[in-house]
Amino acid sequence: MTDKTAPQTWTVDVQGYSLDLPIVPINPDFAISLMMVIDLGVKFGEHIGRCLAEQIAPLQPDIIVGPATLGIPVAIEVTRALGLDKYVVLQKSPKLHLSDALEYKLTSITSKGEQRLLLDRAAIPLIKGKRVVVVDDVVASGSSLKAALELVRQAGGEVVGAGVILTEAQEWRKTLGEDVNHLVSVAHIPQFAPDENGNWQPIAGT
Ligand SMILES: O=P(O)(O)OC[C@H]1O[C@H](OP(=O)(O)OP(=O)(O)O)[C@H](O)[C@@H]1O
Repeated sequence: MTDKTAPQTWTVDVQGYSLDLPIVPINPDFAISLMMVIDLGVKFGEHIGRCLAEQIAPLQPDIIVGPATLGIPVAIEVTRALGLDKYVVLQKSPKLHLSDALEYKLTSITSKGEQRLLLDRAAIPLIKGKRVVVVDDVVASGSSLKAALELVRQAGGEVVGAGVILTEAQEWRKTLGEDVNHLVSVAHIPQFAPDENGNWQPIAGT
């Protein structure tokens, strides 16, 4: 049995950047490894921006869209690496100016309860009729990315791609359906179940 005071970690190679991610239980039989992109520094941000931009540039996007919260730094860094300027954030907090926003409901793997993704109507001109790539930090169940893609389409955008730093397990394939073909990523992480000693082990096939 490992020391329960020290969290187990999972090491992932993000195209040359090795990260030791803490393994965090969701319940006694299931755990995920957690990447907090906002805690990894500006060099990592620049790195993943470049990695994703290399794959996204051939799609010739006009605009990058990222869902709050952890999709925001990804959207900024990919936008910067592509040499674009504007980007669009899909918000989760219903701020005053968002009372009339386009809306899509979702639940993600890491956040409890139902959330809403909101698209400020003032941002519609940046999306309508434009080639759009949606980015996020991680795709797991796929519901956050699906919500973002649906909102972009509601706003009249043409989704030409989607990009994440990490794909997690496989459930997102079912959720995203044909949009799986649009997805690029930098690295993959599995999900975890306890072995007979109570140590987290990757679940086969995830
Ligand atoms: O594929 P999914 O199951 O939807 O999981 C992935 C999403 O979960 C996390 O966001 P979270 O909902 O925790 O919100 P946050 O970015 O505001 O922390 C992450 O940033 C992705 O957006």
